[in-house]
Amino acid sequence: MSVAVKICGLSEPDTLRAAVTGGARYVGFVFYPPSPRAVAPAMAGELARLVPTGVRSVGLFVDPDDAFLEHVIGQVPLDVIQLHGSEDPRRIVEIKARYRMPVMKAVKIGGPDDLAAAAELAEVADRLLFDAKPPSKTGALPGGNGVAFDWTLLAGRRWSKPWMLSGGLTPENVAEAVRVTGATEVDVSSGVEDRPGHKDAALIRAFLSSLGGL
Ligand SMILES: O=C(O)c1ccccc1NCC(=O)[C@H](O)[C@H](O)COP(=O)(O)O
Repeated sequence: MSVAVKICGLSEPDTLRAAVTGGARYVGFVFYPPSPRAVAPAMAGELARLVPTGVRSVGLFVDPDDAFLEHVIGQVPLDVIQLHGSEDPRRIVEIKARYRMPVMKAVKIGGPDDLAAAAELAEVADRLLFDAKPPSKTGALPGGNGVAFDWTLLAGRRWSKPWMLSGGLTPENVAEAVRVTGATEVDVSSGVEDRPGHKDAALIRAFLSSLGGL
């Protein structure tokens, strides 16, 4: 079973190239200004045009309004819209209908009770991304916090849509995370950075090669 990898929060050509040449199947661009990984749409458009066929460009949004979605999608050739805010099923359906693009909805897991929402979201979203619930400390982002959740919560579970494991993954722990959860797709941001918002090509390569044997 090969595990597909999404490297999220890319903002520079050299680390984008490291992700793509290392075998990443998805590259993520963050369109959430408070994030240290936020990239301007014009820059993201240039980066997305470097992405080869077969690798999907994911645009990451947090409770975006239509004007912002139009602003970004008009400049960036995206394959997937990732919604990482409090978007409800109605808003997901609306965005899917308006932009005719697959939607991946983040489900934030703090405990077993949070899984119930996943089943409902899976009815309307095209894919799910399971991430850790943000820490309660002030200034925590909606995602990209480098925090893992209890992977055993996903062990043995089946979902009606494709899903991705995320949250606190690193080159050192990702193989174990895949073993415990059975994930066939994983996503990482902090774990391949040498400082917040700064991707490290060597860490990207290490993360990708740590899954090489799976
Ligand atoms: O990455 C961000 O800065 C970010 C900001 C706001 C909302 C979502 C964000 N990232 C979403 C992702 O898909 C991250 O890759 C995911 O949360 C995992 O992040 P990490 O735990 O740092 O690997």
